[in-house]
Amino acid sequence: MSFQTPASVPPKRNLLVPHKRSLLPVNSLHKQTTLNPSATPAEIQFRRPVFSSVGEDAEKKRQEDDAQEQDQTGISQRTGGEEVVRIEFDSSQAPQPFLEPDVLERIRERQRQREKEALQNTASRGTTDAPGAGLDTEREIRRRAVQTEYGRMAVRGRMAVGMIIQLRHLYRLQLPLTRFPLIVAYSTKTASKMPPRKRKSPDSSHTEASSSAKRTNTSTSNGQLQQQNSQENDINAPHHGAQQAEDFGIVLREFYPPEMSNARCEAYNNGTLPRPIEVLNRAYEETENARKAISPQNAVVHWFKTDLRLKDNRSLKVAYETAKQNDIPLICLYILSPQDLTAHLRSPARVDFVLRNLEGLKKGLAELDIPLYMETQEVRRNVPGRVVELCEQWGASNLFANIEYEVDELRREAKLVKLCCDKGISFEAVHDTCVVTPGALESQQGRQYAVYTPWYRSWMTYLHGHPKNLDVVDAPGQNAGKARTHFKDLFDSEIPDAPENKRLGEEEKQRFSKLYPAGEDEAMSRLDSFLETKATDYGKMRSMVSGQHTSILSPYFAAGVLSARVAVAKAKDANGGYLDGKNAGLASWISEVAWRDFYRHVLVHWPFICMNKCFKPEYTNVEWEYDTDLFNLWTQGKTGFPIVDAAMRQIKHDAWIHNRNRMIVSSFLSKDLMLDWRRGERYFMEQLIDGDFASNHGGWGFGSSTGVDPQPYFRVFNPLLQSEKFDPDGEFIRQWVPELREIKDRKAIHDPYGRGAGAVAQKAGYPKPIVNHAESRDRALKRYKEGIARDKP
Ligand SMILES: Cc1cc2nc3c(=O)[nH]c(=O)nc-3n(C[C@H](O)[C@H](O)[C@H](O)COP(=O)(O)OP(=O)(O)OC[C@H]3O[C@@H](n4cnc5c(N)ncnc54)[C@H](O)[C@@H]3O)c2cc1C
Repeated sequence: MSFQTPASVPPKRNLLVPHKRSLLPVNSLHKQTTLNPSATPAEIQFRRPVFSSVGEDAEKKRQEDDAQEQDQTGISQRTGGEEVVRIEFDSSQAPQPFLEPDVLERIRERQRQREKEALQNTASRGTTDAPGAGLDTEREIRRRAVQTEYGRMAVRGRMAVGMIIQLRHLYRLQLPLTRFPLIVAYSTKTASKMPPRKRKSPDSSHTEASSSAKRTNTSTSNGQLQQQNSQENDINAPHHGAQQAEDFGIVLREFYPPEMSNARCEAYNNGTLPRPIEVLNRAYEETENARKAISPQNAVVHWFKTDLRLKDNRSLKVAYETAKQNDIPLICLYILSPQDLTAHLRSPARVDFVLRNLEGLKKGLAELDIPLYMETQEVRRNVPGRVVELCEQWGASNLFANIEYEVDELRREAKLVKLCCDKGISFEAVHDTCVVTPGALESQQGRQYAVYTPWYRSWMTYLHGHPKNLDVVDAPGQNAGKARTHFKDLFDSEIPDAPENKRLGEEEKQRFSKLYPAGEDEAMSRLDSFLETKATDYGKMRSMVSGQHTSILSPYFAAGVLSARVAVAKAKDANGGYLDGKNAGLASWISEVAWRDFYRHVLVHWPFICMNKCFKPEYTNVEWEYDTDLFNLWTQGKTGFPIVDAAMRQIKHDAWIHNRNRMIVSSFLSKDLMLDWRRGERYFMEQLIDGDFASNHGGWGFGSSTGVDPQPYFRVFNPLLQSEKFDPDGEFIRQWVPELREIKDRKAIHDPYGRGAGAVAQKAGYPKPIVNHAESRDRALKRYKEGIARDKP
């Protein structure tokens, strides 16, 4: 493995040029102690990935991939024939994605092309702000056309011509000519009576579940529907279901606009609206020269967000090296914004976990003479301004942070780049959280993958080709400069209090501290112990819900206490240097950690999923139920489906549940109860200690069949079969549903009322099933089918 040494080393201040290939002044950094001193220092590339539009081809590709039905937990295993890649560490490595120049150039070229096309589209439509701007796909044009009389005539004309062509074909096949006039008459009649697309009224046959939903579902007249349709072509108008989404607590209007139309999602896909990552890239491009001209002053700042660790923290490492090079102190910063916590649905358990980790972080940094300054900023809009203010106060002209890929965060960072630049501060956002940086992988057609299996193959190939991506950077060393003298007060900074709406009770605090002790050392020892004792059986056991067969490292990944790189690198080591193949359990675990990357890649490319839409926007047209009583039964674990109830009770108690159970309960909410799955998505975020937008949304997309991976809507989880398969003895159910503990029969426990244990269950106060699974399934299939068809021309 060899790495190019830069042909020419740029001047020292060229340390951080983010969006063009640029170089760290490697010479000055080589003196670091390296874990592998023999490793050749690599060329450092700062690059921000550029994304290409996907459009309709992706849909086609997705449908093709749908053929390979894939269980989210069951990726196909490839074995043998893999090159063994040795991990090399070099602490002088820049914390950046490592992309081949030709890949980079290809991506850039597509970006230029895309921008050109977007510009042309805009010019031909007048202004992007005009209603309907961006609706240039054939489908949208056809949809609009049928709204006018001329359009309808044209469509009917086309249908008639199509029919004649088909009939000519039939004629050639020697179908009896007598049928010809009949068919023409039928088709003409049908075409002339073609009704406007209609939203079906609630299914009256399913009275049990939909009674109160009927009260909330608005009935719509044809006129209203036409208005809805034209509204939905307007990228600035809300979706027709926006009010319901707001009333049901899905869209938090305190912070966000009403749910957007599906056309607006399409505008992100076709480049009419820029993706937030593109906005950030542009901010970097526009400020490049100005930032380059900035030289370090009195201090360097690293801003901690969801990267609460010292080891393998790329932004922290560059910040430290910059400070050290210039012999000035490094200051660390953490800002808690209660508004952000509410807007981003952070659970009290996760807030508490973050605060506990800050304690350890503060201590660890202080041992290195690095202060960690922490404060609370109530209003989230003020955070960027406050960061700039603090940098000015400290005389810091270099600010670093790892990139968070959620929409609000990318937009905030884009704003901050400019804000900083205006004040003579260079702000550098670093790719860190993924093993492979979003945007680095693309299909042969140059598109972002929407299906896990081909994406995973590409992820694996990429890592084989770029083993340095698994290089782990070490923790910072002793602080340079005189931090203890110049910034003495900052060492006394207190851990912020949890805001009132995120505060835990004393018993809960103790419970979570026991279940998930804070700190990098804890994360590392959990990882080591899992790799030593459980990982080799992971492939076979990972879906079993009783006992512990998974790592339970998700809280540590979510808060950034453990880096995914470290986890994968260590698992690879444990697997004798293999990333895939060899031990099926270890390879399978690596592939699960890859899911985390996958969902982040998806988020960056389809940012509207972070705005209360789903990957397949047409699925927001499905007629959901908005029944609060049903929703509450689900959250309380009182649905009468033992496996569902056990899982929902565990989530309340542990703020964590097993992946299999997450799939079961999400499918149950969206398909058996037909409740709008986004409310479940929110509930999970507000409960889970590992609540992480990309993974949670991805999981819910899978459970409700509205997401990226092919889990077709007609594959409905049967809670009873799932229960029997993954909790065969009912141990998990007995643990969490005390009412059923007396049922010793391993069959009856899964369905007490249906298998002869009803009397015991009833006596103990366990409810009967609130829905009939077979009926619910039929209703779901019908609703999904109708909803998806609604948008079709
Ligand atoms: C409806 C639903 C909601 C989910 N919400 C979240 C969430 O908010 N936060 C979260 O981290 N995970 C979420 N997941 C994914 C998965 O359930 C958890 O990551 C996993 O259960 C965590 O347990 P573990 O650490 O023991 O995982 P292990 O099985 O030990 O896996 C190791 C790590 O790989 C990653 N991982 C494993 N499976 C997945 C997956 N399917 N998707 C993404 N990453 C995965 C996680 O980081 C996990 O810690 C969700 C899944 C579903 C179906």
